[in-house]
Amino acid sequence: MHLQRNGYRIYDHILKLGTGISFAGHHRPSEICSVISSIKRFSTSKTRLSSPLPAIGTDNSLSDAKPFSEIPGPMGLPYIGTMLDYKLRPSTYHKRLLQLHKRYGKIWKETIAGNVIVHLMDPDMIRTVYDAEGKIPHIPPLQETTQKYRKEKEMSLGLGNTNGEEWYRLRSAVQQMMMRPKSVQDFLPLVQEVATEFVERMVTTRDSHDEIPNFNKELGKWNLESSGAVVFFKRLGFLQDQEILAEKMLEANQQIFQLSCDLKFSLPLYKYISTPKWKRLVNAEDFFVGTVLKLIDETVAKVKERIEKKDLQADEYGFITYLLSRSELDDKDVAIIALSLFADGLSTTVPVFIGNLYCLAANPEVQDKVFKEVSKVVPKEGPITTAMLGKLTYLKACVKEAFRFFPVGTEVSRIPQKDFVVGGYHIPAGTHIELNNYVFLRSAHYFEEPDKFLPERWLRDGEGSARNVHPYVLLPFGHGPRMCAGRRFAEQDMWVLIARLLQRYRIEYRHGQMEQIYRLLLRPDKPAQFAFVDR
Ligand code: HEM
Repeated sequence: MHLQRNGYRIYDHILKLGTGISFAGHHRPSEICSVISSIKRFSTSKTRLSSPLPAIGTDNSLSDAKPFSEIPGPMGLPYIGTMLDYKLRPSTYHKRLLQLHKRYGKIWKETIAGNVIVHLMDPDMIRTVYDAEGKIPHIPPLQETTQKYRKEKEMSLGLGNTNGEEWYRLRSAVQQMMMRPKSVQDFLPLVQEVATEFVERMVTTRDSHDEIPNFNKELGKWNLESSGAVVFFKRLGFLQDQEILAEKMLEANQQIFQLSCDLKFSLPLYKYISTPKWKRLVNAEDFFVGTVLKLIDETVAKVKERIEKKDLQADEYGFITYLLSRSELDDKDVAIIALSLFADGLSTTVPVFIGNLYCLAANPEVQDKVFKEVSKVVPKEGPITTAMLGKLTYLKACVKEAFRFFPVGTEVSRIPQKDFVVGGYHIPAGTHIELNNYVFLRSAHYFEEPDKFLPERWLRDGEGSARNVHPYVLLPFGHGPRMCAGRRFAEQDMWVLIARLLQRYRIEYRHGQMEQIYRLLLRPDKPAQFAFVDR
């Protein structure tokens, strides 16, 4: 069944897997455009990426700038530089950033195993970098181990691990489908069906304290089932009879992250020889990627067959059909984009969602306000519509405010392609720069009452300080042409599930204060042991 076009052989490299996933019922998002019209529409329209912002903020000319070598920062040891700082305390990387911000200020640099990294800790400097990045910003790979794995398996590298024209080709092809709110809203019926089922299922999984054992895993299953419905246009059964497979995938995903984190903060031997950790990582990737590619192969084959037979309905397989309609994407690209939408939420949307639940539980008066808004807008029975989501302004402000307390990462990276000046220093082209928004998020300098959870600060007509917040302080999804490609999907997923949860339960957390630890990305430091009390 798997694809052969363009010499596509990824699956041959991967373990042969028998996933045993069944075709559950069919789901029909009412508004997905027909295959034929979508192929026409999308292949004739030129996708536009957001154009660069007007150039502002370059704070000096190159000739007046202080030399790069004068940027302050910790000295570190010969060759390994500051690597030991990370190696010894990898889970508190974010706290270290705060300390170094205090010590060195808004711009400083360090060397880790020969790589110089410049850290920017000022929103105006961050703006300068974004303004200068042009329409094809370069970044270091989002995850080096993933990039290496994909190269070895001759896979497409995917958006976050590629640069230049190759990145632009991929990004242009998915921009409309992934970033245009209307396109993402087409999948709302699928997303809300899974959310509703998940909330119902919680009634049976709760213990006598109204808590759900292993709720982290439960959320992982929800996330895979929800994105799976979008990508494969079928229910995977991860909340029903295919739970075991879902759990194996979650374990593999966790292993991949843990091992990638260990490898990132070690001497990069794995790049040259197959170390034991690298082998374990490859095994975990083989299992995860192999399982997903099999599903993708089956879905693509099915869509092609239905197109050939001319019996594909207008509202079926919207995501895959769209990708197949883009002539600039080959089958390897289609596979990697589908893999990304299916799996990326596990390490991003899920921990952020846990953070959101914690913020609601820790601030009952806010939870009450969100509940009242949801009750006014969304009926308990029947579907959630786009129009309803549009009215949940307080809920959305709440999700935004939760990013101050539970961001998914500490920084966004860029590699400028031209020399430029920031903070008065000359930055040569090709320098690895990190834009560390993390250090502002709880700063009294940028937020009134920074330690208070105040969604009101983001409401335009509220009494909070929304209009006074620097626009480059809170950018949880990054900014500019490389902004998170999954943003609209992630937001929709979270809004819908919060609404459905609050309709049914009051959320409590009885296990102390939840904070974050670092594992390449940030994640909650405690289990998501929430109590869901019937309303
Ligand atoms: C709450 C959840 C999420 C957060 C906070 C988040 C955050 C981010 C951030 C900060 C970036 C870097 C942006 C930049 O460099 O300017 C990024 C990139 C990216 N994200 Fe997400 N993300 C989330 C969920 C997702 C999901 C569900 C997907 C699945 C499609 C996804 C796919 C991507 C991709 C493909 C990139 C690379 C984009 C490119 O380089 O063109 N993200 N994300």
